[in-house]
Amino acid sequence: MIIAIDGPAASGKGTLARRLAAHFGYSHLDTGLTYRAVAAALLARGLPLGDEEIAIAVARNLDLARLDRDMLSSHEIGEAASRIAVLQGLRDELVALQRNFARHEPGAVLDGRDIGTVVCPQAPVKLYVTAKPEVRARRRTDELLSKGKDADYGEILADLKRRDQRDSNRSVAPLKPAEDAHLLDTSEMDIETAFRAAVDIVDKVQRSKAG
Ligand SMILES: Nc1ncnc2c1ncn2[C@@H]1O[C@H](COP(=O)(O)OP(=O)(O)OP(=O)(O)O)[C@@H](O)[C@H]1O
Ligand SMILES: Nc1ccn([C@@H]2O[C@H](COP(=O)(O)O)[C@@H](O)[C@H]2O)c(=O)n1
Repeated sequence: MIIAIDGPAASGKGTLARRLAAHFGYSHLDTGLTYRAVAAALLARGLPLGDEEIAIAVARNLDLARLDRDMLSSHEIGEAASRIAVLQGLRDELVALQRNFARHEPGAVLDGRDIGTVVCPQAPVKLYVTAKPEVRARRRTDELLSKGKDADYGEILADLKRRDQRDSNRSVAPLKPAEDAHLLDTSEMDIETAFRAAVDIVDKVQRSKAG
């Protein structure tokens, strides 16, 4: 069973994906980290972000088991990830890795921007998680402050909007809900309520598959 979760930046898709994976005993991949890891390697070596061949070479050396969320979480890396994510050849390379991960048994939860539309269009469960930009920016600000990091609400809101705009308007694998995705707007939901709503959706699909 594959659970595909998409949504804009800081919408809560990762939180939901981790909780669903733990609940159902599935493996989880945050595909944003694959783009971030390539971007971080390019930035660390002072390499250009627009060179597809170099980005592909870096992607070929990625080890999904070594993606470190904390090390890849900065604004700068997120912005660079969104800039390299327009490169079709790089996406092809990363999508192949992600599809391979999706074969995990008994199931896999993948979250990103194009999981339901491109990576796993056959997934029986697709969720599109969203929330108002101001709510997402407030949650991300609080998250950073709670970790003792600097966080400016205005800057974070502008960053989220800029990335959403780029991710939604690119010609390759743009951010959008799959036609058969269940929409989950969590603007007015806490984490537990969103999780329960998602579990209900997955349970319903599992029951209908069972007969
Ligand atoms: N329903 C919710 N209510 C309140 N806070 C939430 C909710 N869902 C997620 N959060 C919080 O919002 C922040 C962003 O969530 P999360 O990191 O899961 O988003 P994301 O979509 O995976 O982000 P990214 O695009 O950076 O990968 C986290 O601090 C998380 O704890
Ligand atoms: N399936 C995906 C996942 C991510 N991206 C791009 O990476 C950027 C960072 O992603 P986060 O989930 O860590 O915020 C994001 O802004 C996208 O540009 C993608 O294209 N496809």
